[in-house]
Amino acid sequence: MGCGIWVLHYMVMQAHHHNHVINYNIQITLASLLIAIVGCTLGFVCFLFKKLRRKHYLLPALIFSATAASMHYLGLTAIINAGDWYVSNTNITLSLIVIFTTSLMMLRLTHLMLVMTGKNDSYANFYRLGATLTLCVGVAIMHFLGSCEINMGSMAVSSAASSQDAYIENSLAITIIVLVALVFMLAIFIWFINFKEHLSNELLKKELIMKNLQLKQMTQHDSLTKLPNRLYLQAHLNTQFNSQTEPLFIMFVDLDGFKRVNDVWGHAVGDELLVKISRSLKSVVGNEGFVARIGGDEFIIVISQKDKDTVIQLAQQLLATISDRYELSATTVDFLSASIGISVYPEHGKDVATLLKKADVAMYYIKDKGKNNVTFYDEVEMTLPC
Ligand SMILES: Nc1nc2c(ncn2[C@@H]2O[C@H](COP(=O)(O)OP(=O)(O)OP(=O)(O)O)[C@@H](O)[C@H]2O)c(=O)[nH]1
Repeated sequence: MGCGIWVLHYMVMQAHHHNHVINYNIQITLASLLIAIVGCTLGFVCFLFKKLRRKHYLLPALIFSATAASMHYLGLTAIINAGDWYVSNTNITLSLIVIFTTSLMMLRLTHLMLVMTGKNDSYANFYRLGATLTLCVGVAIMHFLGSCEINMGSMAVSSAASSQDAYIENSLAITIIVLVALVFMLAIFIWFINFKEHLSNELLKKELIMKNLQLKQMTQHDSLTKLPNRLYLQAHLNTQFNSQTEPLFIMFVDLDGFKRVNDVWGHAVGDELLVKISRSLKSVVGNEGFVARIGGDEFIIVISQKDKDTVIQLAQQLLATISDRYELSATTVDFLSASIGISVYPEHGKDVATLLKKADVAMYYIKDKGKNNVTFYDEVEMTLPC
């Protein structure tokens, strides 16, 4: 950055006095370059060391403006053939105010750029450009204010001096060109590395998000039917409990006679049937409830409902659907039924384990009583031994 400001200063100098050949004392010029590098490094170390708090812009801004001003005014004394020159106190003061204000603005924009990097890279780039432009404009204005009264016209150049000056000027021009080229090459190189790193980071980030989503899907869903699994069900019920205002009905659905399908036609056909049944259950429940598969031929359906009769109707509808004919690749299944046990939150319990256990007890009661039916836990409870 120090090199950049320095180069900018000398380019502006040449542009400002484009109709004169300006020769510089090389030692003073290099001293101004050293000041630019050391000052900018110090300024940034101070800025970053202070952990980016707004009140801490003051010291780095002072360092930056002092650096730019010393570089500028030292640069003026380096002009060999400047003739009579004079800069008024008003202009010096104004130039100092300008460079201090623009340094503050540049630091604020750099701060914003650092805050936005990684969060929103387009904004970060916008602030980065803003900080660079602000500083360039500041240096340029300071230069014009601080050198507008230099009278290059009154230069008295002897021929002997002019050949030596020409030599100095050439060496200086080459130095400047090499430095400019180096600064630009370095800037482009750093930008390229950053851009590549940014691109690969973005790709990695997207890949990571996708993999996380896939992983979440895999850990929370049943791979065969794609229905939520026991883990997802537990999380779902826990969130439901926190926001529940009306009773939650937990239906434990276990297929009757499913083993026969596996035994007679094989597991692949059994899988096909499980997928079809899962779709049927989902289509009956629709958006009214939540369907999960927690094991082999066991499903849990969660319904939020005030009215018990509506739940019984839904359970009957489920039984009818499960008893449908299933056209499978190897056979047709028309002997399936299901046993359904229901527990109610908060009546039968306030935690997932208790409610699932009670729905399971009710479901087994139906199995014992001949299957293909539905009952609530409280109806079973009375028959249980004390
Ligand atoms: N095809 C297939 N079968 C499974 C899967 N998971 C478990 N099973 C089988 O499902 C059957 C479930 O057993 P049960 O519930 O006792 O069988 P059932 O014939 O329905 O018995 P009841 O419930 O008493 O009517 C077992 O044979 C398991 O091997 C699976 O993912 N795919």
